[in-house]
Amino acid sequence: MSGPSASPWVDLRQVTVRYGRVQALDRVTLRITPGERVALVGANGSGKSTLLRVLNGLADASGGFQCNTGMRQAMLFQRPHMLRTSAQNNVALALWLRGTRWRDARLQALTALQRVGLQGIAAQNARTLSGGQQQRVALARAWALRPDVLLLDEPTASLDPHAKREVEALMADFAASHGAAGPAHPVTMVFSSHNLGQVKRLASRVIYMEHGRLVADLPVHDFFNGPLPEAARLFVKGELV
Ligand SMILES: Nc1ncnc2c1ncn2[C@@H]1O[C@H](COP(=O)(O)OP(=O)(O)OP(=O)(O)O)[C@@H](O)[C@H]1O
Repeated sequence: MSGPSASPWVDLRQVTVRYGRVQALDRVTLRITPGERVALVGANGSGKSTLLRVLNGLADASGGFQCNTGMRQAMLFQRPHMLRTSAQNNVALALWLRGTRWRDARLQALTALQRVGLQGIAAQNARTLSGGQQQRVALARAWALRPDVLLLDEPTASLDPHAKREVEALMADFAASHGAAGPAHPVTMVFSSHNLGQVKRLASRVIYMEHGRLVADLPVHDFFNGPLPEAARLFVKGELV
């Protein structure tokens, strides 16, 4: 794990995002260092997805934004987008788009599918797979790209308990691996979740958001055991019942 002095992957200063009259992010200041596993929690509409989109460069934001552009990123969504072709081709296409020759891309895709335990269904049309399997294909697709940073927006929210556990185990495995930069550079993971058990199991740091603001930002142990701002305390109590 990197110490606090490590140079950040990303450094946001007073970042604001507006959608018309809605202020989805409100002057967010945040620094994430390589190897951190950051969970974003908060009620619906608190700004978690918007923050992930800012981190992934997908949202128009004002304010200061510095990012180590040498670090590769991949993003997963609650419902992965699968093309109407085999699971193997879905993974291979991502590699091909990054410049890998098609033949090599197909081979690397198979290795990535093995990693998520889906080599047996590599030839199956990805759209016919279960939600849990599709999310595993999406993880394989991300894995194949060897990202240094993995961003996940409620990746297990629409899955049954069994599929949830499988995807969560793969997320833990992913977080314990390293990116293209080598073993000294563990993967940085930022994910949003309404599942506080999952947050406890996977995160090293927890950020509680409300109305587009970061209300609490603490190491995971302190978040669940120490005093919290009242809004965050009530949220945790409510989510745990
Ligand atoms: N494309 C958009 N156009 C207009 N408003 C948006 C858009 N995306 C998000 N918002 C608004 O911005 C605010 C933050 O939304 P965001 O999706 O980031 O919250 P969230 O914490 O991820 O919610 P959830 O837990 O429901 O996924 C909400 O008020 C939402 O309605």
